[in-house]
Amino acid sequence: MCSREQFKRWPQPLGRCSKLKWRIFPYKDLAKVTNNFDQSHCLGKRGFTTEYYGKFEDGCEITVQRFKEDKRYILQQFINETVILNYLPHKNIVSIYGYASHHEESLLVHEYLSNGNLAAHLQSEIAKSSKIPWLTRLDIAIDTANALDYLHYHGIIHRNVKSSNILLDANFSAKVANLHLSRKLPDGVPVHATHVTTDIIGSGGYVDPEYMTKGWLSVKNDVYSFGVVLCELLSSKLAKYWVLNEEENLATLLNRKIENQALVELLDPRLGFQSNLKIKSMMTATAELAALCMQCPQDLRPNMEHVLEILNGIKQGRYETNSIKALKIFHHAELEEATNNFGTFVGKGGYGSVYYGKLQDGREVAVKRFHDENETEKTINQFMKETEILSLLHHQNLVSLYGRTSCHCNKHMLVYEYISNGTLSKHLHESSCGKLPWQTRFNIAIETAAALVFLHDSDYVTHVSTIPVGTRAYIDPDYYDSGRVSDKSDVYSFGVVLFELISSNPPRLMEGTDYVSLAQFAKRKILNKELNAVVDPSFLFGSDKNIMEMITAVAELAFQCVQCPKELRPSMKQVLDTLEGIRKGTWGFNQVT
Ligand SMILES: Nc1ncnc2c1ncn2[C@@H]1O[C@H](COP(=O)(O)OP(=O)(O)OP(=O)(O)O)[C@@H](O)[C@H]1O
Repeated sequence: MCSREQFKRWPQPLGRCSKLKWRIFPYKDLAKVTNNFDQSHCLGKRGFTTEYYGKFEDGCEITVQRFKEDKRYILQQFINETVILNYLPHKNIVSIYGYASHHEESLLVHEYLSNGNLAAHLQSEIAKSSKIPWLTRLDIAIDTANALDYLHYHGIIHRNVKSSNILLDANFSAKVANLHLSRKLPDGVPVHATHVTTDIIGSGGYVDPEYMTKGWLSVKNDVYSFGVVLCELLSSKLAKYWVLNEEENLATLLNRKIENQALVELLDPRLGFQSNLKIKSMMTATAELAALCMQCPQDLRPNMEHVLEILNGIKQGRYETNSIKALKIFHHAELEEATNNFGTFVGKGGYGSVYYGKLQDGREVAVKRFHDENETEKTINQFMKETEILSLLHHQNLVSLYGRTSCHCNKHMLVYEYISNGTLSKHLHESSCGKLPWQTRFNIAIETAAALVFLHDSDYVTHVSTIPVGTRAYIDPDYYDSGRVSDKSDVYSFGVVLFELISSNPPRLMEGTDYVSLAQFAKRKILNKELNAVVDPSFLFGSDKNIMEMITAVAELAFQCVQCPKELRPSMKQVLDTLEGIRKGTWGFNQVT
C-alpha cells in the first residue's frame, strides 16, 4: 500500500464542511435538520435509498441517504471497508461526514452539492434548451477521471460509475458520489489484478460486459463505465436512451461511427462543433478515448491515470489520441515481473540504470530505472513532460517509448523498445566487438541524421534548458557556456559521432599526456591538412578510392558540424542531404557547403 509521503501528491480536501470528521450522528439531529424527513426535503429516490436535504444551524448543508431496512448491510460493509476515505478526502469525491443508525434503519450523511447530478442536467437538456458547454463537460470528465484515479490508487473500485453518480457544485466542478457499492481490494493485492466474483453490481448500460458475463472485477470495470459517461457528455443522451440493435453495444456502435467517419451523427450539435474546428477536434479525440475505455478484453483499456493524461492533453489542444494511446502506464509489479526482479542489468547512464525485460505480450523491453538522487520533484515533472513528448514521436530510427510507471509510484521508470545490438559506442570502442565496415558506419550516420531531422522538424521539441545536459565531450561548447540549447547543439554532437565513425576513436582521447576532445583534435588535424591522422588506419590502407573519397567528404562535413559559433554549422536537414549526396556520389570534397 502507499506511504504517507505519497498522499501529499493528492489535492487537499476542500469544502466548508471538511473540518467535520467522520462520525456517528445522533438520529434526532438528522431528523431535525431534514424536518423529520418530510417530502419538501426529499431530493429523490434511487435504488434502495432515499435522499434528503438538511441544513445545520451553522449553515452547513448535508445530504442524508436513508437505506431500505433490508439493505443496511450494504452501508455497514461500506463503512467497514472504505472508512479510510474519510481521512483521505479528495476534491472530486463527495465528502462523507458520517452515519447514523436508528432501530432497523441506517443513514449515511454526506456533502450537499447544489447543482445536482450530471444525468439530470443531460436529461433536462433534451427537454429544455439549456446546455452545459463543451469545455465545462471536458472539465467534468477530467474531475471524474481524477477522482477515479485516486480511488484506484487506493485499491478501491467504484463499481457504479454513471452520470447520476457524478454531482456538480455551484461552479459545475464534478464530484463522484455513491461509493457505498465500492469494493476495496484486500491490502497487498495489486491494483491492476483481475478477480472473479459472483457479486455483480452496477447500472444497466454502464456495466462492463466482462464483469457482467464473466464476473471479472477490476479497476477496468470503472474505466468501461467512464467511457459510457464520456459518450453521454458528447451526445447529451443518457445510456438508457441509446437505440442499439441486438448484437450491438455502445462500444461497437461508437467504433462503427468512427470507422465510417460518421461520428458527428452521435455528437450533440448544440455543442458548437460544426462551427468551431477546435471543439470538433476535441470532441473527436474524446470519442476515440471513450472507444478505448470500452474495449474488450479489459487489458486493452487504459488505466484511469492514463485516461486523465489523455483528457488533459485534449484540453491543452493535443488531440492525437492515436499516438497517446500507445503509451502505457505500467505498474511497478508488472515491471518487476517482466525484468525478473531487475535481474538482467544492461547498462548505466547519467540518470538511471537500464534492465532487460520481457512483457507478457512477448515484447522485449529496456527498463530505465531512475537513480534515487534524480527523484526530485523537478526531475519528476521533467520526466512527465518528456514522456508526453516522446509518446507523440514515432520514427523508424528513434527508439520507441512504450510507457512509464505511474506518477503515484515512488520509483520512476521508462519502458523502451529493447535494441538487441547495444550501442554504437560499444561496437566502435570495445575490443570484444568486430570492426564495423565503412558502409555500415555510413548507413548508421544517415539513419541517425534522419532521426534528428525528424526531431527538429517536430513541433513538440522545445529548446529551453538552463543546465546543459549530455556527455561533456559531445556537448556543443556554445550550449555549455550559455546554457542556451538549439538544434545546432545536436548538429555539434552529431559531428562528434561522425568523427568517431571515421576514426574509431572515443569522443575524448589522449594526446601526449593530456586528454583532448575528439572534435578539437580532428579540427586541428584537418586545418593542418593532416586528415590521415583522423581516419582509422584500416580504412586508409584497406579501402578503395571511392571509399576514401566518401570518408574525406564525411570528415569535411563533420568539421562543419563542430564549428563555433553555431551559426557556421549546417542544419540537420542540410547534413542529411549532404550525406545522401555523398552516398549517391554526387558530392565531392569541395562541394560540401
Ligand atoms: N532501448 C535500449 N535497448 C538496449 N539497451 C539499451 C537501451 N537503452 C539503453 N540501453 C543500454 O543501457 C545503457 C544506459 O542507457 P541510458 O539511456 O540510461 O544512458 P546513456 O544513454 O548511456 O547516457 P545518458 O544518461 O547520458 O543518456 C546504454 O549505454 C545502453 O547500453
